[in-house]
Amino acid sequence: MSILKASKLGYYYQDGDIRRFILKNTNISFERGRFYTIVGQSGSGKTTLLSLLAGLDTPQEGRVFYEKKNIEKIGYDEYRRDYISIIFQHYNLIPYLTAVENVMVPMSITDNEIPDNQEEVAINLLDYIGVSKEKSKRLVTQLSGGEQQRVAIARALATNVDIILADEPTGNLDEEMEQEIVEIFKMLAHKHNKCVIVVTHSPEIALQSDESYLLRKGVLRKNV
Ligand SMILES: Nc1ncnc2c1ncn2[C@@H]1O[C@H](COP(=O)(O)OP(=O)(O)OP(=O)(O)O)[C@@H](O)[C@H]1O
Repeated sequence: MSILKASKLGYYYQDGDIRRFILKNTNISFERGRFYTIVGQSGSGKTTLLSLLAGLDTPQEGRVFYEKKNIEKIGYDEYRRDYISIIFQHYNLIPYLTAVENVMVPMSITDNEIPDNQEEVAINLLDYIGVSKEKSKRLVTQLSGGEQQRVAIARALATNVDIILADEPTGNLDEEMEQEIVEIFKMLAHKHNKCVIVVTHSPEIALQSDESYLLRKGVLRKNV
């Protein structure tokens, strides 16, 4: 059964009397336990689609459903806080906090059930994703790009959500680091039953996903 579904999504901006569509009549559905990629040239609408799936923006046409519930009805703030996690190209970590503290931030604001020993949970999550105990106590600015992205992934897991959305998560990393991050996404989907949706320029990453979609001038189709 699909966990996330976009139905007839349309997104445009007004240019005088003309509607310039960035996304046209977009239908797509996602399941738990699968790793998806959305590829397309620069300006094709990938980030726009991800923003709509993440409830960061509202479509002018169509709807996004989380398990058949319209996310507008859930409430965008609640949806973003308790139902999904987002990973960005530039990590978006809080620079004056340590890795552990960064992972604990969403735990402190979610309504989802989190164990009392939050620090221990955060340290274990980081360790699982490949940030050692010693490094987890450092300010995130004292970690490498690959390590910072691992912290962002651990943070995305901190609220126990089923959906992980990522926008060019390896855009800042070298090839080796990119592959390590891709392996984590595969593991989250296949071992932990997460629904992982990644926007990327990379055909190599697309090839490794379970399902890939191509956006061209706002039109989405299966990438074969
Ligand atoms: N409010 C707006 N007004 C005008 N143009 C917009 C607006 N919002 C987005 N766009 C344009 O819509 C297009 C799609 O943007 P989007 O960021 O979704 O593309 P993308 O595929 O993610 O690109 P990239 O890979 O470069 O990040 C771009 O050409 C962008 O400049």
